[in-house]
Amino acid sequence: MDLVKPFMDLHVDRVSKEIREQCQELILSDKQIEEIMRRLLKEINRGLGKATQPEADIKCFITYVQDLPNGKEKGKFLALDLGGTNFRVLLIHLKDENDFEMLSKIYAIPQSIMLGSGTQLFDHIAECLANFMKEHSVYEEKLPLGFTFSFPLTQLGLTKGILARWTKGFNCSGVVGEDVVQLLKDAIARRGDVQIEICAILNDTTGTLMSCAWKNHNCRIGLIVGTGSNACYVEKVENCEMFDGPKDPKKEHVLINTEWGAFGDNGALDFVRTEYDREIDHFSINPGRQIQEKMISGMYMGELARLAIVKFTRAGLLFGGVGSDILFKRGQFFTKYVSEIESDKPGTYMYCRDVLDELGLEHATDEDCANVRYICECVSSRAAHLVSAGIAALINKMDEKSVTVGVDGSVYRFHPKFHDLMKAKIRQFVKPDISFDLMLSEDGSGRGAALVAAVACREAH
Ligand SMILES: Nc1ncnc2c1ncn2[C@@H]1O[C@H](COP(=O)(O)OP(=O)(O)OP(=O)(O)O)[C@@H](O)[C@H]1O
Repeated sequence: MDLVKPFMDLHVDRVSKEIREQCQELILSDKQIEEIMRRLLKEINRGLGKATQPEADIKCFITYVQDLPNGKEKGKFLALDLGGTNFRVLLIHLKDENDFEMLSKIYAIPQSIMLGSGTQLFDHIAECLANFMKEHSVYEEKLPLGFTFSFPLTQLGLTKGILARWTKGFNCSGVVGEDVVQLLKDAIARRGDVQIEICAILNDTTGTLMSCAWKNHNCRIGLIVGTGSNACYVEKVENCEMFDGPKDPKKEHVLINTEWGAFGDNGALDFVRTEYDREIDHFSINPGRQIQEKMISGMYMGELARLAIVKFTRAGLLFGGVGSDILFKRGQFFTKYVSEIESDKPGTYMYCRDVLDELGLEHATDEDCANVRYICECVSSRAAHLVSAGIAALINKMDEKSVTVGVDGSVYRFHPKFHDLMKAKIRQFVKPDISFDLMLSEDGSGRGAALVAAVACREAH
């Protein structure tokens, strides 16, 4: 209970005793967080080891990114960003140190393509890319391209990545087990109208880390709390048994894409999962998979809150026992509602009432509002604390004196307390002699992709 109290003191008295008691299972004790850190570290080490990686929850994919930007990268680059809610094409011009220009366009990926064939998906991507190049008059140029592809990839080099599995609502046939860079090249070749040099494929966590490292040379961790949950960090090559191919003795480090969203797939988080977590998983398109992500990320947070609200409504503890059609419908309590409800000044319920009105719950009392807010706080604090457990474990593992964590994703960006909750909880669990900072990434997946491509070009030439 002590963990979430600082943000609740002004309205928590209004929360009903029953709801407080029943929400207790959503609050992680410090002891549980310590245990989560221990299990997570064990899984990370298993992911790094050759013999243990196949069974490890956390795969720790080698990204082959070994050079961080020095701020002096220059030139024009294209970037593609596929990984969640939107697909974007970007044209990035890196100029002088800390100076860049960026043009981008968002394209929708219709549900039919998200669940269609791989050929349809990559033809769609190639078409958007060609249209974008035409619109921005770079149709005739052969520009280097960085492809941010934020799904679990087994990388065999900077430009070869085999899709391990789909996540976050995608399920295109014929892509798992294939080299995604080759599928993109094939789609571009089928069109035959544009020329591209694909220099790197990366995850948005890598992009976030690179983008922050461009400005802040202490950046050693990239974190995403958006549609999904993931982190990457700088590891010693000597610890990476899965590193394939020749090693350059001058390069002692490599970025690891942990894909920690899959933590818990073998049961490691069962000791803190609740009935809401199990229900979310049961009705998802990937049951049994991405267990940690389902407890944290934007794709699920609103639904977690909704399930608790529905349970308490049915039990007569909320809204006088009277719900609404929208409330009882899956997916109708958006994660942004959690941010909005928690943005009210304690003791006031303006945003909360707006949300409840949208849900058809105009009959809510102030007590209902306080209870709904409390439920949201429990769900979002648990998410922030689970992420903090992971970040503290990584910081302690790297054991450097000062570390910046680059963070991106709408949950971190827009939730009013996520940053503060994380800062406090990480401080509690990081070794006392280590200092750390959380830095909001400015467009990691765009500029980061250009930077990985730029650094790769610099090395290749
Ligand atoms: N105001 C908000 N507060 C909290 N969460 C939000 C808010 N707005 C959107 N979200 C959630 O953020 C998620 C989208 O995250 P983001 O915008 O970072 O996109 P993304 O790039 O698709 O994510 P990822 O990087 O994980 O692939 C959605 O699940 C959405 O519910």
